[in-house]
Amino acid sequence: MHMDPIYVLTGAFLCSLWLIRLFFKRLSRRSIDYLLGPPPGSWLVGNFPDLSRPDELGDADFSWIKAYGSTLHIKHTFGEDRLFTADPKAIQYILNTSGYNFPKPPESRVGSEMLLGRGLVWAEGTQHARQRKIMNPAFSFAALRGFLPLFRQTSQRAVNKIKDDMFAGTESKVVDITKWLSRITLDAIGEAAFGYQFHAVTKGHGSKLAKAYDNLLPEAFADLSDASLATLSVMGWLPTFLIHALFRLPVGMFKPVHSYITIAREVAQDIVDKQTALYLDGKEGSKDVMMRANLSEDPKSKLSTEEILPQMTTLFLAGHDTTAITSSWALYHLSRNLEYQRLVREEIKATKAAAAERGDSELTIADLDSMKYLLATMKETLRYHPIVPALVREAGRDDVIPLALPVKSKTGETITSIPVSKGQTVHMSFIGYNRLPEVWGPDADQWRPERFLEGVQGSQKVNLGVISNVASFSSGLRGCIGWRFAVLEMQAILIELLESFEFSPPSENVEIIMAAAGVMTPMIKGSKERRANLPLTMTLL
Ligand code: HEM
Repeated sequence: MHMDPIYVLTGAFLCSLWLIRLFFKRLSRRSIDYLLGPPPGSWLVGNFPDLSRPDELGDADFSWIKAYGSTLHIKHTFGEDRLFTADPKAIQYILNTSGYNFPKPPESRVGSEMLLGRGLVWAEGTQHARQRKIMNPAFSFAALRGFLPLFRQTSQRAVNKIKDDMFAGTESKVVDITKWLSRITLDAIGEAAFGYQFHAVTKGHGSKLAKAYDNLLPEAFADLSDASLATLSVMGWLPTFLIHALFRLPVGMFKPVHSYITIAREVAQDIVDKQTALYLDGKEGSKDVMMRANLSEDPKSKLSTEEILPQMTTLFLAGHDTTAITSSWALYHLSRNLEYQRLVREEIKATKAAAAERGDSELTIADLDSMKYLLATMKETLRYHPIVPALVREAGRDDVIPLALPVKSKTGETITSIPVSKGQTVHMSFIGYNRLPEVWGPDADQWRPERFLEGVQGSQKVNLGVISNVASFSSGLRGCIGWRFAVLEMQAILIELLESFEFSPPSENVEIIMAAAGVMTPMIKGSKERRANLPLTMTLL
């Protein structure tokens, strides 16, 4: 293709102007250079590789916090200054107190737009508030109560399928449990949110959308190549139209994302068409809250078709591997803590026996809430494994961020708050916060669910997050809308699995690491395979 040099020159000139403007804008911000921090790897990418391509997630966070305190100064691309914080009050201020005043940076919004569409994860300000209000009823207590039998049935189906497929003539088997959990959660979100059958448990990744999801995040984001790392690192310097163009390239990490989103949109459109036809025929079908919002006559509560498709792709992705991987981590720890696993199993038996005695075939939400050993397992797993280990936000105005844990400056002064200029980027380390000894006690770096039974031992208590001060579901106006759904689903899955199988480590010596693969994913150390993998020995009970 021939392109007139005048267009190329004009394009290059405009991009240079953009970069110069951005450079000076960033230079004119209030300095945070007085804060301590790690030396950058290079001026070009700063500390970005430490966070985005670590040997194991948390390596950088834990060592920096130990060396410099819970709030520090890191470098990003072209020497950009970033504030890094794991401080409870700072995170609470950004996510809760300041409302929408710390929006997502433009490059992260474009990323969510390209992966999920213009749905809830992408929206900001009043648009976000409106979408969230329309979606909230789908996650109400009444809606969740209705999902419990579905979670149980899907998990039960998986238990039967695992027994049929893997346990013919054997009592014990090493199984990659992440694969099964991913199938269970895909079936559950498809049916719970949209009445859509993926049949992932019974037919594996047979349907085209299930196939597109299979290994999507590790394939795109695990073990980033130098080219992908460089591309991600410069995104904050590019005008949004260029970021859009980059995401459309069918190469490298964009390739799997690109083919997935095309399929996800097709399937979402198909579901909308079928449900709408059923509704217009006066049949069931459109009982789902979002479908009804699509058909509403009231403009305040109406989700247009352009708005509903992104909500579907958002819920498919946000509500699937998140719970599968967190449940995998729970089983990982239970397999290494057999005595605690026994306590959970006893609790399951006792709760089911009590429900049967009162004539109930299904456990209720109150039953699940009463299972203290299981609930402590979930909370401790969420604390120890925040699958979204950090979130990045940008100050929407000049502001002052308060600290609960003062830090020392380079000159030895005590810093109790950080003034920041509009546009300052802040990296909130959930993985760092979730392991602070000041919050969780001296044994914060151990997986020990008993801490939630005894009462957490740390000296600092700031209300943060949506469950027991754990930050893993984020917090505030944009905290995870599906957190209750997730906790109930994970409890229901663990109940069915633990009732049928005992989990223990596999006999061969495999070391599991928390790999950076879009989300914190279990992988075998040293394996060349970029895929979630958690082999556990399952023994029939
Ligand atoms: C263990 C499971 C889960 C974890 C750890 C988790 C974590 C998170 C986090 C950290 C955020 C904030 C993201 C951001 O601000 O960019 C978030 C948002 C969100 N999550 Fe979850 N999530 C989980 C399960 C679910 C489930 C099951 C659903 C749906 C059924 C869901 C739907 C969403 C949605 C729609 C948002 C965007 C909320 C908003 O911006 O208002 N999540 N989640």
